[in-house]
Amino acid sequence: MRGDKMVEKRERLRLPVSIHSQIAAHIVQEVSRISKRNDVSIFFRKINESRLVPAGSMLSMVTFFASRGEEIEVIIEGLKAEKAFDEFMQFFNSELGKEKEEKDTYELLRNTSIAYEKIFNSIGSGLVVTDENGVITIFNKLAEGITGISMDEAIGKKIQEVIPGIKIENVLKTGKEEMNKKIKVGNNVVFTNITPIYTGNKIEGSVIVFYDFPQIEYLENELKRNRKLDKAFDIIIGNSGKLRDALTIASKAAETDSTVLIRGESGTGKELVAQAIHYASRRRDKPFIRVNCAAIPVTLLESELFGHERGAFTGAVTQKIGKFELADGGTVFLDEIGEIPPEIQVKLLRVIQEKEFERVGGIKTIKVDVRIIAATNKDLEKAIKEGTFREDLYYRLNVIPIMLPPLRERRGDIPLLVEHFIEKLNKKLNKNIKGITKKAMQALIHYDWPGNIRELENIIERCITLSEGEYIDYEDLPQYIRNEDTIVSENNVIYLDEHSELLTMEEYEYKIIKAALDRYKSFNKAAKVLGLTHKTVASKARKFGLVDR
Ligand SMILES: Nc1ncnc2c1ncn2[C@@H]1O[C@H](COP(=O)(O)OP(=O)(O)OP(=O)(O)O)[C@@H](O)[C@H]1O
Repeated sequence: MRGDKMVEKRERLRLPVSIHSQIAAHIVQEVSRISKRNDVSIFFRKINESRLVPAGSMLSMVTFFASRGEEIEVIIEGLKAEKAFDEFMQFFNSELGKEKEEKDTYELLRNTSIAYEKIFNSIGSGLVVTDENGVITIFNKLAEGITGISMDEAIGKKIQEVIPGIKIENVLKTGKEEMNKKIKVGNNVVFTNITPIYTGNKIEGSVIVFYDFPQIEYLENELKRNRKLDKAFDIIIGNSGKLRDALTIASKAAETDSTVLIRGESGTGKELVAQAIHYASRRRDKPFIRVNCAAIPVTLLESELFGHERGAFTGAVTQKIGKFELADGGTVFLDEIGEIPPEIQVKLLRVIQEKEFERVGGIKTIKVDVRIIAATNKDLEKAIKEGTFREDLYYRLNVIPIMLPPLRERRGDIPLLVEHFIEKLNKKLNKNIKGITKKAMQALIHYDWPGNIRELENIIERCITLSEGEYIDYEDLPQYIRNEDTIVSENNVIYLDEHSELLTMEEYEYKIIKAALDRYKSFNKAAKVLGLTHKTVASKARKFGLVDR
């Protein structure tokens, strides 16, 4: 088209309407028709800019914001530029043919926005777009899932109000993107990438992409899954790196006869791991005997472990064989080893070192071949310092230490465990629950699990028993797990239980002052309720940027 035959028509025009997205769509539609009919290209140019903007492209035109009365230049290139210009002016002068074409314009706009919505929601990450003031304009489905806030609630609000942990000011100010920042959203830890949106040299807003932390953990875990463990370890569900690392050590321990000390909070699966070690070891056909050292009265524990002779003490009317003898050739699992009294600790030390002992009240030395696996959730090092646990015994037990992570440090395993327990408990309770809703799963993932896997199992059992539908729903969960309460409390009041993360005094102060001002909207009233002076509340509010200076 270019060359000596090229015709170019240029004309300055004053806009009768502002070009916002609806008008832009209308222009794009009409310009496309004129261009096609006359085989021309049509551009708009702002008077003070050199950039030519194709008037037939929606993507270009939605960012060509120009207001009513503004002068722009229309440039038409092509052999029939004059004819095309006449047609364009006809459209232009009849107010861009607004009335006549309104229906089609809406259609075009609607189709475009539906397409955008589909694209945004099909992205596998949370997506939030803001304008240059940090006001949310787009909020996709995954962002809803990660934040627990609905799109309707989020759009139109400042991002700080919706996701307080996020800082986009720097990106909006400097135009420099910020990648892979770890932030807390509600109870959830996510990674964010924040990039500026430019039109020309101007920053018009920002795009924030979230990656859900458990999702990343889950993918990492999938990779680690390939490490092959003995099938005895199949009873232990979970692919998290920390758990897999512990199980790798456990499976190595199974190849030896060394003493193992399993540490971990209550309900983290210490007994399960002890069993797996035993059944993966050469002792698998011999007994695995568990002794809960905390559950047996001290006076009976010695005879429970080592047995007693008839008449050894009042009530010892018959001879009793102890657990060490019963487990000969197999494994003794000493649970809650931290509770064992000092006099028994000495005897235990001898069993570990010499593999021999005497029954209570007996003189005959009994030789046994047992492997000892001990477990505790107690701080044994502290007990040594306090003089309640023998240091030599500690070193004898701690030959192969295994640390089991608490559930809150392997949230990526929660979906697998839930699935496992639904299957297991459906059988036990004769029910047919098919699964769990996304919202309920999110709440389980976000909860802190002081009782670990035992607590999770109990909750699933309770839900299966009580649930009337096919799926465990959010409403079936106990009140303290539904994290809406936590989200509300995070934003408005201070929520503290023994497992909450503690903040600095200043952060608490900020929350209290903000909550009081949000509620009472007056320094005087807030001060009265908080038992402070008006002056103190005002100065703190200024310090925290809660009011203009
Ligand atoms: N990884 C796991 N996969 C499947 N079930 C598990 C897992 N870990 C623990 N459980 C289940 O959770 C419950 C508690 O586990 P276990 O008794 O082994 O914990 P523990 O650490 O020994 O607890 P405690 O210190 O209170 O004795 C059991 O019902 C066990 O089957």
